[in-house]
Amino acid sequence: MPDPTVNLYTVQEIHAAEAAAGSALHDGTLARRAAHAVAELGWATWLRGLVNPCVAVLAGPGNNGADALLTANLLTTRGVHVVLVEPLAPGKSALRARARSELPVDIESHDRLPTRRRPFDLIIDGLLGIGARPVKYGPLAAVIHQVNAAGVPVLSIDVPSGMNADTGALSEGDICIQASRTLTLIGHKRGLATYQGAAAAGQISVTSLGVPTDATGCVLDGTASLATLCPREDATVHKGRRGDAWILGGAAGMTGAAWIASTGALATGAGRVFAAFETAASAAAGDRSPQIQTRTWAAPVPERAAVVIGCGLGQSDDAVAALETAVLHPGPLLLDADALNLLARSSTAAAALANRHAAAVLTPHPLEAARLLGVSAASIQQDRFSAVRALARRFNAVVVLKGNGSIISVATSDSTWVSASGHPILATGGTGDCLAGLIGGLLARGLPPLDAARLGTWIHGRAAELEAARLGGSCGLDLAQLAHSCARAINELQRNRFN
Ligand SMILES: NC(=O)C1=CN([C@@H]2O[C@H](COP(=O)(O)OP(=O)(O)OC[C@H]3O[C@@H](n4cnc5c(N)ncnc54)[C@H](OP(=O)(O)O)[C@@H]3O)[C@@H](O)[C@H]2O)[C@@H](O)CC1
Ligand SMILES: [K+]
Repeated sequence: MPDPTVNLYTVQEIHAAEAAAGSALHDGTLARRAAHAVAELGWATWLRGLVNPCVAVLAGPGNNGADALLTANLLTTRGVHVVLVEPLAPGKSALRARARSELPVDIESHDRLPTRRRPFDLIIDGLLGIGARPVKYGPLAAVIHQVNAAGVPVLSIDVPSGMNADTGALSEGDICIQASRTLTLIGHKRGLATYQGAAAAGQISVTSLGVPTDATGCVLDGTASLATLCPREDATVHKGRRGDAWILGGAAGMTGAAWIASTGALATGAGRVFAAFETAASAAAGDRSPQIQTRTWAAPVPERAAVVIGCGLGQSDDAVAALETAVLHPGPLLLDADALNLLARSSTAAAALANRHAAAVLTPHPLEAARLLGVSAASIQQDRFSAVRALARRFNAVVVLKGNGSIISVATSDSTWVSASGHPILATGGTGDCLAGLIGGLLARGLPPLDAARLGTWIHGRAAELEAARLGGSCGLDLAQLAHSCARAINELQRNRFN
């Protein structure tokens, strides 16, 4: 059976794979295979059955442009009316020159997207591929603006033009194509799995072009790679075996965060969930679930409980003391929210984390990550892969860098995992608390820190997708419903694995 793992590649790794395969192939073979795949996808998805379909093919100066021109040729042979858009003079690519010469001499060509009475049925984007430098101004930028405003389906070849295929980030003022679909060549690219790259690529398909690729240190986490991490249990299971989750947070005025995290922990089927608040009065307040037992920060924590500290913890001296005690906890540990902000200031807590036997899990969003590394949030986002690895090493931890395409890393290796699930519906307060509790619940159930982080992150994103589908969009998320959907997502994964 083929390995279902989806590896994510850097541009350098793609070039190496191409170089290894290329010597055995005639010049231009891969570009022709690419064009066949693009033409077939475009035809099957948008053009089949249309009367006199009309397609704009954007062809840049390099080999991405060559792919586009070869695609144009194939579409014309299927009776599609093709309009070329060539904003720049051709570069040095001999392949592009040859592909251009194979097109009919009278083919319609413009340097901008022309206005038409009948809109194009499809735009094929072959302006720039993995050889792109950032685009800010000039003729390329002008065409990209036109395309993004056109309201027409866009199929990008290899990557949405202008996007950095390694980082998935644009610098301030840079632009790229916003695609409906991207057909990426040889292997999936790291930069299309996270942040702005994932947003710009639309639905992604991969075509290998027959080029063999090795496994990399970066995996796209989906059901195939995660099913094996699901906890397996028999019918004799009882709550003692399913572990305790201990949620430590909920200072006065911020009790909601601890309740939400506790609900996330409950969704994992953890045996018992405790919410420990700053005071007994805080514990008594709020919209509590009868399934959650309450404690205060002063209560002793069972040695084997999984501790989640930070949700609504606050920044008081007592919060610092609670954190400095928690990092000495011998059982599993997760730090979120205020615990991360305090960690950035407490060398005692940082030193204790570095010396922990079992790695703690840290779940920062980009701003928390920035505080921990002493840089700006923008610089974290410019290279999320490097940032998450730096954090994991600095704190001897498993780190989940949250955001579109959350990335997970671990101190002991350079590998990274990118979660394939998620939805903008999560962009609201409290969803991070739910994730912290969810991963904490999986730690309580005995999963190793890295597995709990990967599984919890994917389940949380999958639950968001389920909620968005139920609500028909990205407004109106109810966190109790999100926790229910987390439970459904775990059950679904478990069913798929064990039934
Ligand atoms: N590798 C493979 O295995 C295979 C690769 N294939 C295809 O080749 C693609 C890679 O082709 P590529 O290397 O020619 O790079 P590409 O992205 O076309 O751009 C380079 C050109 O654009 C220019 N340019 C760049 N940025 C610019 C800017 N901001 N503004 C203006 N100009 C800019 C740049 O100019 P220069 O930097 O030289 O001045 C140069 O002329 C790849 O994505 C895939 O589609 C497949 O056919 C089969 C197998
Ligand atoms: K492209």
